[in-house]
Order: sequence, then structure tokens, then C-alpha cells
Amino acid sequence: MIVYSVSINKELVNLMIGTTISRQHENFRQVIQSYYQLTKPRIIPLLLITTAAGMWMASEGQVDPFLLLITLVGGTLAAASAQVLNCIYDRDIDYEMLRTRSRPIPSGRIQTRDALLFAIALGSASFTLLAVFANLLAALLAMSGIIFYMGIYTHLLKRHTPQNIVIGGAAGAIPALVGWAAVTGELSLPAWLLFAVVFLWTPPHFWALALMIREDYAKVGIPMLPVVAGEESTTRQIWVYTLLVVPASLLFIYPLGVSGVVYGAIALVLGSIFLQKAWQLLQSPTNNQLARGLFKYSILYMMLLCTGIVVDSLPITQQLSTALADNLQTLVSAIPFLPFPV
Ligand code: HEM
Ligand SMILES: CC(C)=CCC/C(C)=C/CC/C(C)=C/COP(=O)(O)OP(=O)(O)O
Repeated sequence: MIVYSVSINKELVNLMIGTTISRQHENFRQVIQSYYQLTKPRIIPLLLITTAAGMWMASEGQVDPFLLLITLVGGTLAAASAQVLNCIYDRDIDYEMLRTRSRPIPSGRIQTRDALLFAIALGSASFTLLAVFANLLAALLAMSGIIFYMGIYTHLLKRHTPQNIVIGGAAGAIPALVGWAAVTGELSLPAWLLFAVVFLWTPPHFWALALMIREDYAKVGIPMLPVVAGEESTTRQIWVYTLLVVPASLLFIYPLGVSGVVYGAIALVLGSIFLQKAWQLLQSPTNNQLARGLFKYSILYMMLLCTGIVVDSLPITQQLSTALADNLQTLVSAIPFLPFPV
């Protein structure tokens, strides 16, 4: 009888220990998940793609894999730090907006003080990694990205002017500079052009989204363009920036000469679709489906444009384009009585 009750008690204790351990395990998993969410992780891959494009262009298709890894990890840490600081600063409005209410700080899963320590740790790790294994310029640029996003966009502009994302968009374009600087240790014209392309792309990217969620912004008094100026004016400005970004993306080919025909073909196709979608939205400014389509496409556009830069810079692509150009020249010169020399 006694033996029987001892064995039951043992089982009970084991069960309780097991439950406690699995509950602790579950809590730990939730804490990690909350810190992860605090960094707004879905945006980071595209920022890194612009960094990678800068690196490939700067190294003419032959990137040192170790430097690539270091720069992408350093860039991730910097972007994560910037996003955590933004989450801390905006916790009041994030609590009010439907889209952001369940973020870790407004939902009470992470305390502000802990988030601040996390942001400082991420920023310090990024600076150290980039300064030690890439170079000081890349590290300082990444830090300027954090300061610009937090100090200029989030603090000075976001709540005060409908031009917030135009000027603030510069923060999102800095990762492209980080990539170029990590390879060369300086910033030259192609790096600034890549910066300009991301900068000009940001208004169509963001305002298309803002058109869909303008009520949320209006509720918390954020003067996003669709709230202040209405749909027609917003779609007009989206159209203007799309008209600027597409030709800007072609300047890599001429006059800069850092990208070739492969990139040119990709940029032309992508640009035409971007213009078509922005034009359609301009014709129907209140059509949410079109706004959603443009927002989604803007992400695909930047992803593929940067991929185009990378593919074009690869030595194999360069060889193929040279061979293609030579063959074309031979073919053309074989045509008799051409009115011009080849
Ligand atoms: C000031 C500039 C920018 C503003 C205000 C802005 C704003 C936003 C907002 C509010 C969202 C929705 C996020 C959510 O639902 O939580 C978003 C999505 C996104 N943004 Fe931007 N953005 C900016 C610049 C950029 C840049 C420079 C990039 C990368 C190059 C980028 C990449 C993305 C991506 C990939 C998404 C989709 C995330 C998902 O899958 O939900 N954004 N952006
Ligand atoms: C080099 C470096 C570290 C650069 C920083 C790049 C960076 C973090 C860009 C973020 C751009 C972005 C998604 C802004 C949205 O902010 P929001 O506050 O309007 O978005 P929300 O409404 O979703 O909170």
C-alpha cells in the first residue's frame, strides 16, 4: 500500500516538474519572439538587399564572402536597433493604431527600459562589428542611419509634417551607402545614385500603403499625406516620384557606366510596370485594390532591381554581354551598304 502511494507521488512530482519545465520553455520562447518582433524583422531583408547591391556594384561582381557576411550582419543589427528605438518612441501611437496595437511594447510584453537596453546592445554590436571587420566609414554610416531614423524621421518629422517620409526616407536609403562604403572605404557617384534611387522610391512605396490605412493615421493625428492632402493629391505625388525613380534607375548605365545591358533590360521592364501601376492609381485615387497592388509591387520592384544590379555585375554576365555585343557588331558589319560605319 505504502509502496503504491510512493510511486504515485513520484509520478505526480515528475509530472509537475515536467509541466514547469515546459512552461518555462514556452515562456522563454515567447520572450525571444517578442524581442524579435520588436525589431520589425519583415522590413530588414529588403534593406539588406540594397546593401548587397551596393557591395556587388562597388566590387564589380567579386565580393569577399566574409566582408559580405559581416556587413549584412552589421546592417541587420543597426536596422534592428533603429526599429526598436522607433518602437519605444512611438509606443503611444502604436497602442492606438489597429495595425500596431499588438506590438511587444503597447501590448505590455516588453518593458520600455528593457527595450532601450536591447537597442543599445544591438547598436553597439553593429558599430563594433562594422568598425573592426569592415571599416569606420561603414560603421559610422550605419550609426547615422539609426540617428537619422530616430532623431529626424521619428522625432522631428513623423508627427509634424506630411513631408515626413520624403525627408525621412533618407534613413532607409543609408543601407545602400553602407554596402558601398564597406567595400571601398569611401562614397562615390554610383553609391549616391543608389541612395537616390531608394530615396525616390520611398514615397510611392509608403504613400500607397498610407492610402489604405489613412483612417488609422488620422485617428492618432499623424499628418501622413493622404490624411492631410487627400487621395488625389497623394496619387499625383506618387506619380511624380515614380516618374523620377524610373529614369534615375537607368543612370547606372549612362552616364555612370557601372551597369550594362542585362541590368538595363531588367530596369526597363520593372520601371514600365511601376509606371503603369502608378498611372492606374492616378486614374482611380480611391481604389484601395490599386493602392495595395502598388505597395506590394514597390517591394518587388526594389528587390528585383537590386537583384538586377547584382546579376549584371557578375563576371559571367559581363563576359556574356561582351560576347553578345561583339557578335552583334560582326553581324551588323556583315550587312552590305550600311549608311554608317560600325
Ligand atoms: C521613411 C521610409 C519608410 C516608411 C515610412 C515605410 C513604412 C512602411 C510601413 C508602415 C510598412 C508596413 C509595416 C507593417 O505592416 O508593420 C512598410 C512595409 C514594408 N517596408 Fe517600408 N517604409 C519605408 C522605407 C522602406 C525601405 C527603405 C525599405 C527597404 C528598402 C522598406 C521595406 C519594406 C518592406 C519589405 C515592407 C513589407 C513588410 C511586410 O512584409 O509586411 N521600407 N513600410
Ligand atoms: C543604416 C540604418 C540602420 C538605417 C535605418 C533604416 C531603417 C530602419 C529604415 C526603416 C524604414 C521604415 C520601415 C520606416 C517605417 O517607420 P514608421 O515608424 O513609419 O513605421 P510604423 O508605422 O510601422 O511604426
